[in-house]
Amino acid sequence: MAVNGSSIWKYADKNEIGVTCVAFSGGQPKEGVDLGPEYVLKANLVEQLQDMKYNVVLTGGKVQHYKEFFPESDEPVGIIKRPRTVGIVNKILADQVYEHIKEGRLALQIGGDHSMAIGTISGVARGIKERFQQDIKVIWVDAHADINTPETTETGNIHGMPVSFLMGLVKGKFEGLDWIEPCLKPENLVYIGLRDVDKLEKQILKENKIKSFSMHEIDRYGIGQVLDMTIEHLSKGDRGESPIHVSFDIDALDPSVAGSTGTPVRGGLTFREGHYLLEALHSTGRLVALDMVELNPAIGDHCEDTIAIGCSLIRATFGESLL
Ligand SMILES: NC(=[NH2+])NCCC[C@H](N)C(=O)O
Ligand SMILES: [Mn+2]
Ligand SMILES: [Mn+2]
Repeated sequence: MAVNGSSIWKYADKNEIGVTCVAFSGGQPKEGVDLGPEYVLKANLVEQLQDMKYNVVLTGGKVQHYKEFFPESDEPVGIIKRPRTVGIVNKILADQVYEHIKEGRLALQIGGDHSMAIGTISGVARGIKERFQQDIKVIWVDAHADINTPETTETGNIHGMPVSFLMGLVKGKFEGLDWIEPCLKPENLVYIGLRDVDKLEKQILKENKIKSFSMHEIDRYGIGQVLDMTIEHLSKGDRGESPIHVSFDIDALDPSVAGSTGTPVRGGLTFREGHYLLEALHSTGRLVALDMVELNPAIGDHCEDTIAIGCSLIRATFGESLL
């Protein structure tokens, strides 16, 4: 547990964040999402975190493109696009994130498309298992469930499938992605913000009894209660202390708030709902990692707004307070 007296973090040894900039777009077809991390760095995120008294360790000292690891050719398998590229990038990414957790740091990953959660959650889960003998719990904040399997996907885009790979719902070994060890139990996942879930995904959510708060529940209970219920669900049998990884897809927010993203869906979280969620999670001290993904500066006329919101959501997670 935390040795730094002033720090509230239960799972970090120090006020240090390992930041991995994942300039990767292979899990979906739109160009530009690989530019997300570069824009976030240009908006001075590192300086902002340093101002909050964090030591920042940037993976590889720069934005990661992983191009040297891309396979020479990557024909679709059935309708699944770029499985070997997505697979190898995530394998490297898992090792990079694991290294930060092993060093007692908090882990922040900036994307990049959401297929990268395969690597980030695999790496965090491995590190947390090793250091604390605990399973990782995940809060997936998203308009989408990203739990299609290679059998259920309508698009073949792997950014719509990371959860099924992490949960071991994919039958047999899938070429390029066969290194993945299931590390996420259905009872350890909570969704917040859902509003565009494919028909067969709904079936998967039901079959696996996955706790999900769609926009309907947020309307009904308010974000405050939804967060309380989320924490309660993720605290069963562990005295409210187990480690939490947040995977935040910027499209969870309403497109009028953060429009520079590849698969926007109207009716999303407000600016404050998004921030409240992360502020409240910070105050638990249980966070170990945050993914901030699907920022696509090439989409929309005001990408600087979306980038700035990505930065302020990250600061909220790491403890920026309003007073
Ligand atoms: N990470 C995302 N933005 N995912 C969108 C997924 C959309 C759709 N459900 C699909 O499987 O392709
Ligand atoms: Mn999404
Ligand atoms: Mn997503």
